Amino acid sequence: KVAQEEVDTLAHMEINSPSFWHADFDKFSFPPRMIPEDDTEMACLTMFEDLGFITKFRIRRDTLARFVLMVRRGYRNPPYHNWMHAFAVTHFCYVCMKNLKLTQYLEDIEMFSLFTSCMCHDIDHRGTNNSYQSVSKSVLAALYSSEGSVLERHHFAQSMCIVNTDGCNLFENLSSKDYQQALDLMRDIILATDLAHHLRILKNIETMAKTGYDKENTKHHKLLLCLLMTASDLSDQTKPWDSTKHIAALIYKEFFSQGDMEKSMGREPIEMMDRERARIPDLQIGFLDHIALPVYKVLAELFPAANSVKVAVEDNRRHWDKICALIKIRRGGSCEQMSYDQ
Ligand SMILES: COc1ccc(Cl)c(-c2nnc3c(C)nc4ccc(C(=O)NCC(C)C)cc4n23)c1
Ligand SMILES: [Mg+2]
Ligand SMILES: [Zn+2]
Repeated sequence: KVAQEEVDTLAHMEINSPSFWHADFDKFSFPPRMIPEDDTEMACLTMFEDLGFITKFRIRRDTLARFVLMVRRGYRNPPYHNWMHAFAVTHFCYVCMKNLKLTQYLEDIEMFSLFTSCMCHDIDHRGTNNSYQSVSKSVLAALYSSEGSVLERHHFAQSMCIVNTDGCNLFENLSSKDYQQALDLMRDIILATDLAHHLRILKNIETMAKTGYDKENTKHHKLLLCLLMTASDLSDQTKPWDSTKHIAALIYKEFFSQGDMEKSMGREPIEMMDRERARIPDLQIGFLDHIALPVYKVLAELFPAANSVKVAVEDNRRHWDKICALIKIRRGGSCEQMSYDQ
């Protein structure tokens, strides 16, 4: 599915250093979505190289090129859950590895699997959520609905298809023990991207942060990998307001399309997917309070160097509050649709 000359170009080009992209490329403040989409494969090579994975795991350059090209092609183009989302998620994970001294918490194989999982975690996403798979009786529901996390099982299955494609096996030079561990880790990490799973383990993560991380405890390794995956998956919320506002527009474009499709099937969509009923500022405040903020709060408890990220999310929440207050003043009512150019 990828042309040989594309592989050759990517495989033979000199890998750019992080500063080639931007002086702050490996900082939490850098917005990865400013990298032009056509340069993202090269930026992925930069991250693989800068994290030392190419040497440590003896990754062949042509294999790495083919893998990155195949993963990018594995994504469709819905408003939000597309390749640029995966790239932004991968970049946040890279920045965590560069700034949070994760080598003192995790094994090399765990970090390599986490980084690769970030790239693959939403492969072939259709812009609809898990419940829509069942409602629409999709093939994915037929395959996976008995186990739950339907989409996430598909993202993992698609990732394994790529790993098993000739010339794309990123793990080909690993020992058979590390090879098996890498695939098992990718499965656990990609399945952990189901928000329902995250909500189930959040208490355990918060307890771990309270009692202190124990590097000898394998359960702590697993909980930390899931936290870092979710923190990366939601990392658009850690960027400046202009970006966050734009991301919300993309997310609700995707949600409202699903709501429209549910209506055309004679079903009533949930409020957050119903363009007639959704009040975006209220919904975003709810999402930040109940989902995003607890993630970055516990991340900052475990890693004081991540405090700036938690502050950025709190800033974004304040922006949504301001918009709600403005709407109340102008409309004398609740938060309704309006253009928020604050
Ligand atoms: C980590 O996995 C996912 C999967 C899908 C999505 Cl869209 C997101 C995601 N990424 N950014 C956002 C933002 C800014 N707002 C959101 C508002 C609501 C929901 C949502 O799914 N609510 C229902 C649930 C809590 C039962 C997700 C939102 N979201 C993350
Ligand atoms: Mg997902
Ligand atoms: Zn995602």
